[in-house]
Amino acid sequence: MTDADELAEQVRAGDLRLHELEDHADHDTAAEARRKLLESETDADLGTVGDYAFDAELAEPNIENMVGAAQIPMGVVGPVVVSGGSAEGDYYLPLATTEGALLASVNRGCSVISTAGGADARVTKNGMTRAPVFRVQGIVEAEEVVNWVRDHRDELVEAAEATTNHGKLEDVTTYVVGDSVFLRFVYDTKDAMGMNMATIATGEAASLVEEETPASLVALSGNLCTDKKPAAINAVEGRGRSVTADVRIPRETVENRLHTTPEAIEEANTRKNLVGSAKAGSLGFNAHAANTIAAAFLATGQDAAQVVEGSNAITTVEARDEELYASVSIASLEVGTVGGGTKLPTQTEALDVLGLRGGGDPPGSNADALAEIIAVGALAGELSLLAALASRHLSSAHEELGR
Ligand SMILES: CC(C)(COP(=O)([O-])OP(=O)([O-])OC[C@H]1O[C@@H](n2cnc3c(N)ncnc32)[C@H](O)[C@@H]1OP(=O)([O-])[O-])[C@@H](O)C(=O)NCCC(=O)NCCSC(=O)C[C@@](C)(O)CC(=O)[O-]
Ligand SMILES: NC(=O)C1=CN([C@@H]2O[C@H](COP(=O)(O)OP(=O)(O)OC[C@H]3O[C@@H](n4cnc5c(N)ncnc54)[C@H](OP(=O)(O)O)[C@@H]3O)[C@@H](O)[C@H]2O)C=CC1
Repeated sequence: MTDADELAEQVRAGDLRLHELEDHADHDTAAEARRKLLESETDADLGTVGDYAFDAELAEPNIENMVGAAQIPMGVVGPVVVSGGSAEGDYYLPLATTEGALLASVNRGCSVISTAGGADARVTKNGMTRAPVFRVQGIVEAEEVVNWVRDHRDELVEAAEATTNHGKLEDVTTYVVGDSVFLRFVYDTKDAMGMNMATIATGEAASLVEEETPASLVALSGNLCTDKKPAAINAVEGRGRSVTADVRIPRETVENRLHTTPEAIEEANTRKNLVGSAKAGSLGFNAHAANTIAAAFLATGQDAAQVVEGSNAITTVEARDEELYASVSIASLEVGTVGGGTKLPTQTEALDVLGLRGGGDPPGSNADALAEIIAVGALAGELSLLAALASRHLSSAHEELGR
């Protein structure tokens, strides 16, 4: 009997809990024991799930009850020419997905952008948010809390920043609803996506608010942050990086490479991304920015649930005299090059392809560059899909490549 068999048996007998196995064996053996247990209790064969290429211990901060790895195909698009505030040069962008035709499409857009001389990109706003909710007796106490927060900004900064060497508290906005007070803390988290950092820092600041005011903390996240849910506040105010990429493409390139005209792409964008999205009550006035964002997130170790916020993007297109102008503005792109999943082996290698592993010099510049390159990738995807729709190639492309 192997160690893994014995551990699985002890779980079966009720002597050990499934999440305690790392206390009794190395991480790979613990994962193997869980697979054996699952295989014996279901009809599943987990041979492929168990065939992963990194030391399970490396994943300890990222997962509990590990059984193996979900392996998603990774491809690459580009090189695409980016002229950004932090990103500058020709970039290959790694993308992980299971949607056939997606990389072909983004790759086509990248190739068109590069033929046109490249895309410009800029991060226009940066701030990770956490918004605790406090209970008060009523509006009189609520006003007292709001006034205290306004008058004691320096003390809140001191409390919050005591927990981090990198994070900076930039702003606190107050919101009152009856006997609930929300404080929306905004941080510059430099190269970290920053959700742990902002949460830990806000915990300290919230304790100070409780000590000094009648407010009583109900929840450290009061949903006005807003993390991992569709919310207008992120689309309007931004969360993480607000980033825009744009490009001007000569008419000839549109006709030769995208098989349509600037006018047809503009009309598809207006009727679909603007009018259609408005009628649908959508927060995303784009075609499929989430496609490129999700695939880049999976490849580079971002938090996949935050693709929800990433989809808050507006695509604009204008047919000009002899060219097409196109832009994508992503209001809330939550990315980092340190922390979270970015430390895992395949994700680190993907960041190496971009030259963006770890902290930047100055701090924050690597995460800014990643945001700019992803925005250019999203712009490429928008151009290619809008062109495919305008030239009626969408279904044939997916018949050929996606199934
Ligand atoms: C499929 C294409 C690109 C063909 O487009 P094409 O112009 O016929 O292709 P081509 O063979 O002439 O090649 C042009 C370029 O495309 C790229 N390309 C072409 N093929 C490949 C390939 N196999 N692998 C990698 N790259 C490829 C490549 O860059 C190539 O240039 P080259 O490098 O040869 O000089 C085009 O028809 C297309 O982009 N269609 C749109 C497909 C698409 O965007 N799908 C996205 C998913 S749709 C979805 O999920 C969201 C949706 C639709 O529901 C959202 C909504 O509601 O709108
Ligand atoms: N806690 C929560 O509520 C939530 C957590 N998450 C998870 O949070 C994780 C991401 O949190 P995040 O805060 O980004 O990551 P980490 O918790 O890993 O924090 C980032 C770490 O990197 C250090 N660091 C080193 N160099 C830099 C640099 N150049 N810029 C910034 N930080 C640097 C920071 O040090 P120092 O602290 O000294 O500055 C800090 O220790 C993900 O796994 C995500 O899934 C997601 C949503 C909610």
